[in-house]
Amino acid sequence: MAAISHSDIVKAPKALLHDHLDGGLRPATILELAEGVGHPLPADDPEALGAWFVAAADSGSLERYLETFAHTVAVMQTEEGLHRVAKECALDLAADGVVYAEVRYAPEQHLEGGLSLDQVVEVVNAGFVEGCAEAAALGRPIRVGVLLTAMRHAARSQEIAELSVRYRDAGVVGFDIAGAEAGFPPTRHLDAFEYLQRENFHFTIHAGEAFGLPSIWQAIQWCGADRLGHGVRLVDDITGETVLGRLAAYVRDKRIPLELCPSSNVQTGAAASIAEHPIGMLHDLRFRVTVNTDNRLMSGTSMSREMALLSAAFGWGWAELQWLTINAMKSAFIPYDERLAIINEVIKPAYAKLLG
Ligand SMILES: O=c1[nH]cnc2c1ncn2[C@H]1C[C@H](O)[C@@H](CO)O1
Ligand SMILES: [Zn+2]
Repeated sequence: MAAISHSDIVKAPKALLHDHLDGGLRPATILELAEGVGHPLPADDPEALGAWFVAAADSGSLERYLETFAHTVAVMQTEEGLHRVAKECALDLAADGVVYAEVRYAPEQHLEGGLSLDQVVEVVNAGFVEGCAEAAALGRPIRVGVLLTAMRHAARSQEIAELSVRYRDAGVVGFDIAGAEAGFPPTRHLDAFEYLQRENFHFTIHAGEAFGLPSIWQAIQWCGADRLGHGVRLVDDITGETVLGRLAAYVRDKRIPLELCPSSNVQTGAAASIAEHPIGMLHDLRFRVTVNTDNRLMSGTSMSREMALLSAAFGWGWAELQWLTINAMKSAFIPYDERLAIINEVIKPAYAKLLG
């Protein structure tokens, strides 16, 4: 079957579970905000700056990939910067046809301008509310839920977990840990995860991206993660593309969602290419696979672009794209009835037309 074009995919509804707020800024916005706060940048026009991010992130190492965030986090230290970035994020995702998105960021990285953790959360939420309202007025309705991330090398996860629960009825739908994986196992943050479980709250954990099975095993079996951020190295527990080890079988049997991010994985060296990305095998084995952007700026990508790349690489048509979209929506952290409403009232009717 011929690959589905990017422009057709833009028109189809999509659900996105793994997108970093500080990894999705518009280059033009970074330039304007950086000028306001006197932050020096490696390029001085939007096109060159966008290309710089992609090239610098194309490093083959998660640690070096993460260094590029210094330039986005630097312009997200004021209420003005945070509000604008969140608002534009909602607008950009909506323009790409995303109808449901969970966007994450680490509040602890946005305190250098004197804001408190609560102020950061409130201004980001306000930016999302405004962006969603504007998108709806443009005929592109989108729902955005926030995930608060704690940095795994730091020691603020309990505080961020409590912050997440405090704002659970005001836009925050889940919690996450991110940052360099090797040397920083999820169990360092066990107290935070146990607290969240006692609060009946939801969380995902970046695991199995730059480190392998022990990280995934800890995330699931020690920490109780609802989903796996990436989880791509789960393939280390699959032999000959068919035989599942105990951990891989557990993840598949329990329908634990994998937040796969193809372009990001190629950049950090977790996958050799899109065509060789384990998503093909994981799809064939019927894992609960979802497709995500991770960092739209650093990968020069969008949800539609990721899906178009997969359609071209694996010959996936509308049936597979619908499957991926419904998998994501089923795995979202908003209440079940609200997930079902988006599946039945938005996603299925649109794909029924596309499937003909
Ligand atoms: O793919 C990733 N793996 C681990 N950490 C990541 C990834 N993408 C972004 N981050 C980090 C850098 C950001 O500053 C932080 C919060 O969004 O999360
Ligand atoms: Zn990520």
